[in-house]
Amino acid sequence: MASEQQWKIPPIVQELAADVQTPPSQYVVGEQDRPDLVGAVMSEPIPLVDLSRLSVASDDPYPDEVTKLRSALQSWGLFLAVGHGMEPSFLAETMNVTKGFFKLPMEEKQKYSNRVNGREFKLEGYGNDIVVSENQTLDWCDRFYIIVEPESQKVHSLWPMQPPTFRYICAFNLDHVDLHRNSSRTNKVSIEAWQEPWPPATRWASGLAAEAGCVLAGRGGGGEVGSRRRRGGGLTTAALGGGGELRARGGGEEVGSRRRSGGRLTTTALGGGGELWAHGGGGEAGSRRRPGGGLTTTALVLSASPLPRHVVSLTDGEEVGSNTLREFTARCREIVTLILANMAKLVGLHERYFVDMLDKEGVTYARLNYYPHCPKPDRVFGMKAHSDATVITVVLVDDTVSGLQVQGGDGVWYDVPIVPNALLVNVGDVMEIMSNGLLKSPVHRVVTNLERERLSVVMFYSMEPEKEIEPAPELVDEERPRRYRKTNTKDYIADLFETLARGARAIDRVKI
Ligand SMILES: O=C(O)CCC(=O)C(=O)O
Ligand SMILES: [Fe+2]
Repeated sequence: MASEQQWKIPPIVQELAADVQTPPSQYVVGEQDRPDLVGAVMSEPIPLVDLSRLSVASDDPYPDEVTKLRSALQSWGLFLAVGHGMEPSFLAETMNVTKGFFKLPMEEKQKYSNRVNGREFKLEGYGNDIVVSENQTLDWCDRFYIIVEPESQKVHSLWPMQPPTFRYICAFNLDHVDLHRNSSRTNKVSIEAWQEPWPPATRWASGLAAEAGCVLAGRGGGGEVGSRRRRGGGLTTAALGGGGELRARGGGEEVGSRRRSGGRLTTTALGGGGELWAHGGGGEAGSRRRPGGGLTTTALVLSASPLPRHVVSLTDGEEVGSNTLREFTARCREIVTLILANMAKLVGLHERYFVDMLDKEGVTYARLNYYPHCPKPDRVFGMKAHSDATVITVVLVDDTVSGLQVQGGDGVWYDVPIVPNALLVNVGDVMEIMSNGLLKSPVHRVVTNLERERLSVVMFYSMEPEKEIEPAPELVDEERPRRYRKTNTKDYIADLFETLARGARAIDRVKI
């Protein structure tokens, strides 16, 4: 009967927090397990690793940085990454969009619910984590979980339409458009666009993925150019693969541009009636809007160099998701590739070992966490102690409220310090297994705050579901025998939530 199963459908914590002075018993942890709200202070703080000083070259120009990385991973299994190339304003925007989502009316958020027919849980979507047993202690946290990579796995209908900067609306995939009639190359072009709520007829073009040689030209249709209705101004950012080129003209005037390694990142402000030209040099391109920025187009003209031109009319398309989260995904992917290469080198593997394990079919999940304020923070957890079932995890943590704690080798819980604009990177269980225990997946947890809410944006990097997980043969020998049994991602995650609910660790099941 429905009432007997009531425990399976806990309330949204945000609503609970607005309502109660005492957390319901399902959230309250046993006395012996209660959190210390203030964790111990690390005697050796977690090193800040400057990613711009890490390289994959065999003779590292900054050996000290590699030493810091090694020391952080050995002591804590995590580190704080700086020099990641993401601007503070972009990180703030990512956080704001996340917050904006959780602040939407419940009715709007429920459109993305992770419940099927209001009852059964699915992994993706908005709500609570799955409740598998009546005795499970629940976390004081709401979350939104979504696949962000690869493109083929994305569930477009789950990508929020609000807040406005959170999504694209239209995607146009023009596979094998014959852009290069005079060349033997086949091109795959995709243009993404989104529609602003204002004015309704305006179409926005945001980016393109083009194989070498494609040219995208977007033209302001004579109307206003610029987002958020700022007159005479717009700003678009497109990241193009190596050799790419973006040119924009605002009412005859080029307003600004800058470059980035591994291609070009050009930022251009357009005035009314502006024109955008982007030339994909072989890589993916993406773009995002900034406050007061945007590029409006009423028509896109695709052309090879020289002609013919193809006019694409942006009148239909499918929802494809978030603008900001998409860019965050792309930027995180860049740093993850660099970090994984360095981790592989640190344990004596070929630099592509872990990168190849993730390969194209690897799935990246974003988990947006919202921890409302809690009337009794000393009795509940925002998130119970766990380690991540990933290869690697990247976290954008709230820089206004602390709460994340990591367990040291001594069993003591330490506060992970807040370092504004740094990203937290931690080893996951799969990496621990593949490295035959040389790299350890840290146990961590989140405590809540009496007065303040807290947010985090977590990127989980996972291997393709069928792929086997086992220690790299190069890291197994007589001195260091195999420490973990073979498993695969699908099986590993299958009963993860049940394991978590029991307060156990999935990795213990495969330890030899
Ligand atoms: O909120 C945080 O800082 C960390 C969250 C976390 O550990 C997770 O989502 O796995
Ligand atoms: Fe975690």
